[in-house]
Amino acid sequence: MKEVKESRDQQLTVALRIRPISMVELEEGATLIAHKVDEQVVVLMDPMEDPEDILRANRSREKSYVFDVAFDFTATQEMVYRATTKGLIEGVISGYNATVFAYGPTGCGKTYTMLGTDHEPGIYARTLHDLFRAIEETSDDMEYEVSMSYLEIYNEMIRDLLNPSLGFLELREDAKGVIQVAGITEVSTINAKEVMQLLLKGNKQRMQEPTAANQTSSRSHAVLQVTVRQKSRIKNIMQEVRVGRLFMIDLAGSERASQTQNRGQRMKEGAHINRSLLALGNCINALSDKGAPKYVNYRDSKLTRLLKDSLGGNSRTVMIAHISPASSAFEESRSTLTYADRAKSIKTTVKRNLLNVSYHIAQYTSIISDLRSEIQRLKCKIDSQGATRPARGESSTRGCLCLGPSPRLWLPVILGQHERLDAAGGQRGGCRAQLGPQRKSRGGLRGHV
Ligand SMILES: Nc1ncnc2c1ncn2[C@@H]1O[C@H](COP(=O)(O)OP(=O)(O)OP(=O)(O)O)[C@@H](O)[C@H]1O
Repeated sequence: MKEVKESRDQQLTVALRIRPISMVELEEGATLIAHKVDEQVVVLMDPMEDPEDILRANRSREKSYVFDVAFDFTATQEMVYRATTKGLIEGVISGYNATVFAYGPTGCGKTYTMLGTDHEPGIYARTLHDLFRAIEETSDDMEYEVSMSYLEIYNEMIRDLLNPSLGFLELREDAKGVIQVAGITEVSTINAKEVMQLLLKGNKQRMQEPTAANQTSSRSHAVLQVTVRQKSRIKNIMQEVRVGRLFMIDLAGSERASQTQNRGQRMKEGAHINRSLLALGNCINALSDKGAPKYVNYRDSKLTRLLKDSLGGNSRTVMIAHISPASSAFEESRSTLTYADRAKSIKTTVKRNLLNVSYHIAQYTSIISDLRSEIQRLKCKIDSQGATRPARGESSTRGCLCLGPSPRLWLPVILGQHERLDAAGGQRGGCRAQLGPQRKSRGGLRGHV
């Protein structure tokens, strides 16, 4: 197996979403201080600044930030998905890695963006739906295998959300430097609905507790990984396999203990969540530093080790930062906007993951068996399209060649107006095909697969 490399630098895409102001914030007398000015610009006003203060009269009370795309309370889930994630799908099914992660303080809409609700599904459901549709659309030429895993990092420990009884799992780095979770459950899936069911089941296992800032606060970082393997249906002794990995991550909220009034276990969780997020912030700082290349300490937390490729390696990465528009959230909003702004200058190096698999002679039997299944699949497709199959011994302008043992497999061939193909035999152990004289004289038959 050989890995083929072709790489390209790519800037992190950073989106900013301002959620609607909540009833609680309004009841507490908060005012709106975060506004989307245009498709890319967001303005944050400092609620503490006094417009009457003559010493600061000429200073602006507001700071503006430019992102790749900005959303406010008017944005629908579909708009957010289209502008941030939809464009990654084509790459993932053809061997590129991609990451989408939701970042921001607690209660600002990360889970809403990623998971959404039954009526307003989020990025997970929309991405999976389009991913399987893209696979379906190209499945005449390409063969796919899709698998998924779903984990959470809770108190700096990794739990398998598809099989929590496995206990805590460890991170390992393979020979190529790719971070793997040892022993994680990888489920092969065939459609978006199945993945969503597994995801919802896994989500029920996720650590979630009410805090003062959010009734259903996610206390852990949740990571959904979907792996797509693509290979051509045309068999060859050298087979190219493209492996694309898509990470979709709902981070736990960054929070101040005072705001969430956390004590005991919640306080400890907060410390661990903040340790991971602090490490993430440090990595973002180091990676976005335009000066001399800095050492990037991914090893400081499980989250940053897992996100190593997504942040500074081989991945097309989108960060969706979230803030509240309320004046009471000013400090959190300002620090989120600062990190998101820095993250814009992070560059990743994107390359297609190609594996060249050369087959050993002993594997030919399995290739032949694959080919037979493929012929069977095509036959079913032709049948379902209403194509008429010739009876045995009949001639046809569109003939079928019978191959192999029962159940008989039919390989459609393109024949000229007067060309004849008689499919003879069909007995166990192989059946013989007899070609009409004109066909033979042309030196062979063209299989149309
Ligand atoms: N864009 C939005 N439109 C409507 N409601 C929203 C939006 N964003 C967030 N909300 C609502 O705000 C509340 C908090 O959102 P959510 O749970 O997604 O926050 P979070 O950032 O994931 O918080 P935590 O980090 O604590 O898990 C939820 O009730 C959610 O439905």
